[in-house]
Amino acid sequence: MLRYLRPLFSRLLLPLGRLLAKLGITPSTVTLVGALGVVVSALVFYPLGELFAGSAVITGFVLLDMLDGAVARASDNTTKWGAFLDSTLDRLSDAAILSGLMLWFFGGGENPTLGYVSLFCLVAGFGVSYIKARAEALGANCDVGIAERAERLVILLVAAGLGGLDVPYVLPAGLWILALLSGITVVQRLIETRNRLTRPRRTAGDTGSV
Ligand SMILES: CCCCCCCC/C=C\CCCCCCCC(=O)OC[C@H](COP(=O)(O)O[C@@H]1[C@H](O)[C@H](OP(=O)(O)O)[C@@H](O)[C@H](O)[C@H]1O)OC(=O)CCCCCCC/C=C\CCCCCCCC
Ligand SMILES: Nc1ccn([C@@H]2O[C@H](COP(=O)(O)O)[C@@H](O)[C@H]2O)c(=O)n1
Ligand SMILES: [Mg+2]
Ligand SMILES: [Mg+2]
Repeated sequence: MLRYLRPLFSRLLLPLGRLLAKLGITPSTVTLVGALGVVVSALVFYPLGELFAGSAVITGFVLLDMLDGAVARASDNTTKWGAFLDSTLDRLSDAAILSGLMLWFFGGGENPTLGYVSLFCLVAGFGVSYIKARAEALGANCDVGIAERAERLVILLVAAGLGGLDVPYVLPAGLWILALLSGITVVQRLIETRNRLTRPRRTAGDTGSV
């Protein structure tokens, strides 16, 4: 769903991307700073129960994920290695966010049930991304799913942020919804990949390499 906002964000971020490129900042520097910022802030703020501050700081760093591509495009420096680094660090960032929450729920937050729900979200989120990566490696396009990364992050960060402000029910509801949507997305991507790999006629986006 949020993928439809992507062209708009790309256009809005292009001037900033141009400026950073002019200053000699490389796309991979933006990628690395964003990922490092997310990992450190998630593993510092969340385990301490600072859910609002954590969500606010993480949001700032996670938005750099949209800026690295803008810098790459502005400097005509779009590379396969950059795309690989970006996707790989996305996984580490997502793992850190959900691990930070788990540390809180199994520790001072004293809510092991939500700890296990967070663990499920982490595993299902990895499943969502892995299925797409493996499908693409086999030549099948798998750009589907109700909860792609942007949706998962918005649900998680808003739920944790509002939970940190003591708004009742939002955090557990957000985590359970995230678990459900992530599970549905795994199934959607499995079905899409199966259809694309078993149908004789290839469809748009498929490359056919095995
Ligand atoms: C009360 C508070 C209300 C706050 C309301 C907030 C509403 C927010 C509404 C919109 C803002 C978000 C717009 C996001 C638009 C994103 C567009 C997009 O598609 O971005 C994708 C991009 C990077 O994509 P990549 O191609 O680089 O990454 C791919 C991805 O990793 C794939 O993963 P998969 O989907 O498969 O799991 C990989 O498969 C693929 O390989 C890989 O290339 O950007 C992002 O992914 C990052 C998006 C970040 C969006 C987070 C924004 C956070 C917004 C709100 C949080 C608010 C929290 C506030 C805290 C305080 C709350 C009280
Ligand atoms: N270090 C990087 C990061 C990204 N890219 C290119 O941008 C695309 C992703 O852009 P987003 O803004 O949507 O994250 C990625 O697929 C690469 O083409 C890059 O070259 N180097
Ligand atoms: Mg990016
Ligand atoms: Mg990224």
